[in-house]
Amino acid sequence: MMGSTSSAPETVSPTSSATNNSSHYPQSRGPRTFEQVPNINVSSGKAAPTNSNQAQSSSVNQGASTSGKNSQENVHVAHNPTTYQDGVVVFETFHQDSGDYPCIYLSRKRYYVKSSDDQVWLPFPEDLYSRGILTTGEIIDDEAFINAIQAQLSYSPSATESAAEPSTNVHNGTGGQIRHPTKGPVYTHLLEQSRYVHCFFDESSGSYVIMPLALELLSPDIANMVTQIQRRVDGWTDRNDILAALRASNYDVEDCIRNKYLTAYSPISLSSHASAADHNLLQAKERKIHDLELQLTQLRKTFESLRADLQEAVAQNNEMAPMISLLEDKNARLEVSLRMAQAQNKSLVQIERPKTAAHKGRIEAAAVKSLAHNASLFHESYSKLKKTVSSSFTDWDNLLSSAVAASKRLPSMTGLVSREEMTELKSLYRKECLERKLLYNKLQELRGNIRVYARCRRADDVTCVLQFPSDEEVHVKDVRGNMQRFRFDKVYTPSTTQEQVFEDTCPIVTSCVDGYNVCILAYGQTGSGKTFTMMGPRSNPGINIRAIQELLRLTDERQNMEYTLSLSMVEIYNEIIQDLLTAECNVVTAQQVGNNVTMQGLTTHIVNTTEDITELMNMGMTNRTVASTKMNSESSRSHLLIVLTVEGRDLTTQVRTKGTLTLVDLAGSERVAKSEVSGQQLVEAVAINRSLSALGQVFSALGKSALHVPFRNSKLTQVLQPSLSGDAKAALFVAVSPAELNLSETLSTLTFGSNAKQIELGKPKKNITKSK
Ligand SMILES: Nc1ncnc2c1ncn2[C@@H]1O[C@H](COP(=O)(O)OP(=O)(O)OP(=O)(O)O)[C@@H](O)[C@H]1O
Repeated sequence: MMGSTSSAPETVSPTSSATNNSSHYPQSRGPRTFEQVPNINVSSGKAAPTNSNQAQSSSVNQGASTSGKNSQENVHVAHNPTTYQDGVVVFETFHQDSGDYPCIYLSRKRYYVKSSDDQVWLPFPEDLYSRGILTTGEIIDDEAFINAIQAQLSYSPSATESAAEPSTNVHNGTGGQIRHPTKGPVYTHLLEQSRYVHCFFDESSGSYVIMPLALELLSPDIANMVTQIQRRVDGWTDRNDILAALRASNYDVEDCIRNKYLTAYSPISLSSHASAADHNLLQAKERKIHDLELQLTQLRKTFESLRADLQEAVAQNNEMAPMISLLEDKNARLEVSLRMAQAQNKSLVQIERPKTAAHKGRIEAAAVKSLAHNASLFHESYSKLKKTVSSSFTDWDNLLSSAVAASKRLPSMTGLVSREEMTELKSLYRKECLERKLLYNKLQELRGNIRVYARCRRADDVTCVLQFPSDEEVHVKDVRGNMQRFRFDKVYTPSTTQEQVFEDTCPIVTSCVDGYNVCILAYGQTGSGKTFTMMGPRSNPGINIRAIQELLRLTDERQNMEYTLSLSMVEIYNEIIQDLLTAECNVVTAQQVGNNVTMQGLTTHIVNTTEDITELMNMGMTNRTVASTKMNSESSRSHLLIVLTVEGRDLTTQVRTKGTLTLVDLAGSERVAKSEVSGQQLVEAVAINRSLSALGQVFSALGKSALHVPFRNSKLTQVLQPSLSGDAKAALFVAVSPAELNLSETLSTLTFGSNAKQIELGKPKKNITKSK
């Protein structure tokens, strides 16, 4: 059933804390961190306050715990309200016949939200206690969390009325007061969404509004930061420019200066929308850096090994020095021995007088022989010594010369990478890392954004006035001849096929199998191709059929899961919701239960095969035509919603998931003035205009992260609330015509899409529960 999902959000808002249905409550939840401190936002909290029946069935408990979390819902009698000690914040719900109010008890005071439309926290009136009962939700004693809640209560205008003096600098310098040029003194606050957003509280709209640069510079804290950066970065004088950079750095002065340095002194800009050429250039540079780094590592290795060799040679030389002197010493001693032997020989010749000439000849021969032997021994030893010494010197010389040659070679090799080039490459590398980080963060942020695709329909008989410079851009000249440029997540030209369109949407669509709420909308003027994109002809189906077929295939494929798919189909015509899967097109009422919307009396049909879907869709489309004929209207003047609910159960873990896929073919968006209609057609056109403008206001409020999102301004937005609130994934197709005749509608449609692209829905959440 559309919008009846009661999910368990990861971040807890005051309303959700007090009212989670225990059967859908996650089994384990991590500790609450400061980042999870909720904005006190009645309408954006996902879980609905429990109705009085649920509250009545809870157990009565007067003595609620006052520390830590209490996931049990306790009921206490309202005219004797429980009080709590200081240092805790208690989320409660006040149940009475006319509806439920979310309440907060903090510092011995109780606040409540009377109307979720105006989001104002009011002091709880004494006389109200006797008219209902209070149930206690979570009790938190985390100091940072309590301070954040206190700060937000301080900013609630009615809550501040009862406070003595409004604080001018709350939340460690993140809030303050400035004098708005037209609105007078306004309170400002640095709201933390996925990053800090500096806002002021606009009493006329009752919401926080993002501050323009000029206004933000009036805040003394911000002005101080800007002056600090101005002083530290030479030549950076444009204060608006500095503030813009400061915002991009999430108000981190050091980060801002670092990013400025990198962008100003680096040849490549840090644009997160780098073109394909920039991307290729970056990749080529990255490869070059990688190669050069490898070369450098190799060179360092060679140098280190040569240096080691050189050190070894020097050490060997030092070791050899004593050996050489030893050998020289030995040599000297041998020479002395030789000389002594020669003298001895001489004296022997003189002493041993030969008796005969033959005797003299023998003595002389023996002496010569001994001398010759000694001399040859000496020569042998001398030449050995010489060889050793000279080979040592040769080794040492070789080592030395190779070390010298290597050290000569080194500068020529490192010259491959000049010092400047190296510095540039290093800075490029660092910047590239930073850019990758920025892109990654961007991607993370984008995950929570609504995806917007533009599609230009095919029309062979007209000249296309749109230009498609890339698959993310579309350019079109306005009536004054000025080129208007629009950027989307993807732009589809007239030649794009239905398969290609579905390819990009498929991952979002299929995530509903994992428990996400997914919504796909088609917006554009009549005849621009919305129905072609969503439903498509039988022979060439669009997203609706392809998506449901894909979901059937996926659910069939998962062996360990048991899935049930059910389908509903409604149309909203002149603010009346009709069930297209009943023969009489029964009127259905949208009922607000807290922050959820359910459609009372809507039929849902289980689907198992493609044939089931085709049959139901045909039935719905036939009923739509019959209904529109009865009312004498055209079916294209109503909004068509197909809601597919996918409920899964893991057969092993018993974890249950529930996701919904809402496929919306909106009525034509052309303006009343242009269509020049009257009578019933005028009533239709006014209803369409009203609901589409309500959709635009919802997008705009979501884009500004306003505390109040006006979902209740039309049936369409009311029914779509669960699909566009915090935990959903959404894609918007803006359909345009290529013809010059439709230029102004085309521009207005593309602008609508551009505005929707600013929206952050927050990180999508799965709807998972565990069976007992
Ligand atoms: N991309 C396309 N390729 C071929 N034909 C297309 C394409 N887009 C639309 N058409 C054709 O243009 C005509 C009008 O398209 P379609 O009915 O989808 O417009 P629409 O925006 O849904 O209009 P309405 O608001 O009246 O329902 C149809 O005949 C459709 O088949």
